[in-house]
Amino acid sequence: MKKLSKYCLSISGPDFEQCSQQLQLSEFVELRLDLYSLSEEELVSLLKTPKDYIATCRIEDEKTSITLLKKAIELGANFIDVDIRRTESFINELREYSSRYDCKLIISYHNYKTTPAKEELLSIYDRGISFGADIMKLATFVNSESDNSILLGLYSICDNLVAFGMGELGKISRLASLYCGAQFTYVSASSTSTTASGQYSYSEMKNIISAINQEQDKPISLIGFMGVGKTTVGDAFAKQSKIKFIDIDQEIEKQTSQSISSIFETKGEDYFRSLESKTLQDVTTNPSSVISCGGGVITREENRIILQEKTICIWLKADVEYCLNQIEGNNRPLLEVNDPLKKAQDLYKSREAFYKEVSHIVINVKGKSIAQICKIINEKINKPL
Ligand SMILES: O=C1C[C@@](O)(C(=O)O)C[C@@H](O)[C@@H]1O
Ligand SMILES: [Mg+2]
Repeated sequence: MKKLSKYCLSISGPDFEQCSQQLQLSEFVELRLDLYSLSEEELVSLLKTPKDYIATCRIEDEKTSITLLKKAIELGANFIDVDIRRTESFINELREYSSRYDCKLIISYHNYKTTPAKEELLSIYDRGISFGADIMKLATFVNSESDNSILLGLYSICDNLVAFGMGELGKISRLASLYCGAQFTYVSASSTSTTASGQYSYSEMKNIISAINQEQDKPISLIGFMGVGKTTVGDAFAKQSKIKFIDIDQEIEKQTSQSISSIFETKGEDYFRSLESKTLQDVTTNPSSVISCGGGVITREENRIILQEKTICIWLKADVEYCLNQIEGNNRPLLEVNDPLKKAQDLYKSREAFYKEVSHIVINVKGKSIAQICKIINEKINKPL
C-alpha cells in the first residue's frame, strides 16, 4: 500500500467552500460526510479529490450512509470508516463493496463518556478484526491518566490499530500513538474546526513533531581526534545513506590547491583555522550531508557554535594511542615534532572537553568496524517520524 501521511486532517466543513479550503492543508484527510451540506455536484467534486482520504458517514439512516459510502468508494476513497455498532449486514455489504476497489476498511469504536477496561477494548478489537477490518480504530474518552495507559498499552498487543483518547486529558495520546505504532492520527484544520474534543490542529501537531525531531533537517558532523576515522567513517556513511560527503580538509585543499601541511607551513595555523571556519560555515547549510571535520575544529568558539546549533554533531571517540596507530605514516602537520606521542596527548587533553561540550552523540569507536560504527550512527539519528 502507498505510504500515507501520518496526519489525517478531519474536514469539518460544513459548506463546500470550507471543505475545499481545509482540504488544501493536508495530503491525507477524513471526509465526514455526515457533517456537510453540499449539492450533489459539490459532493461528487469533493469525493473526486486527488488527496488520500477516509470517507466516514455517521448518519443514523443506514440506507443513506451506504449510498454515500459506496459513492466514495467508487470515486477514490482509500478507506471507509464504519462504526462497529452498525448492523452486520451494513458492515458486510460495505466490506464486500470496498474489496472490489482499492479501498480499505476501518472499523471504529467510539465511546464519548469513558475508556472501558483493557479486556473489553481487546474484545471489541477482536470483533472488529473478525468482521474484516483492515484497521481497527478505538477512540474513547479519557478521564484519567491511566486511561491513556490502557489505550497506548494496546499497541503492544494489537496490529493494525489506531487507538487514542478524546478529551483534554486524552490529547497527549493522539501524539503518543504515532510513537506506539499508529499508522496515523486525526488532526483538525484549526482550533475552531475540530471534529472531536482534544484534537490538535494540523499545524500544532506538525510543530510538535518537528520540535521533537529538530535535528533531522541538519547535516551530520563528525568530530574527534586526528586519526580516529572521521574521514573514513564519514565517506562510508554518506555512501550507504546516499547523501553528500564533505571533508573539510579536502574541501580546503581543493579550494586553495594546496595541501593542508603546506598551508600550515607557509601561512601558519591561524590562517588555516580561518579557512576552516569559513568552510564549515558554508558547508553546514546543506541538510543532507555528512561533514567530516578536522580534529582541531573545536578550538574556535565560532565553530563550536555552528557545530552545536547547525549540525547533529557526533564525537568519534578513542584514546590517543589508538588514533596515532591509525595515522602512522600519514602526514599530520601538528605532529611533526620530536615527541609526537607527548604532543598528541597534550593536544587531546586540551581538546577533550570541547569534543564533549559540542557533541550531541558520542560513539566509542575502538574495536568497532566501519560498518558497525555506521550502524550505530544510523540507530542514534533515526527518529520514528
Ligand atoms: O473517529 C474519528 C476520530 C475522531 O473522533 C477524533 O477523535 O479525532 C474524529 C472523527 O472525525 C473520526 O471519525
Ligand atoms: Mg580527515
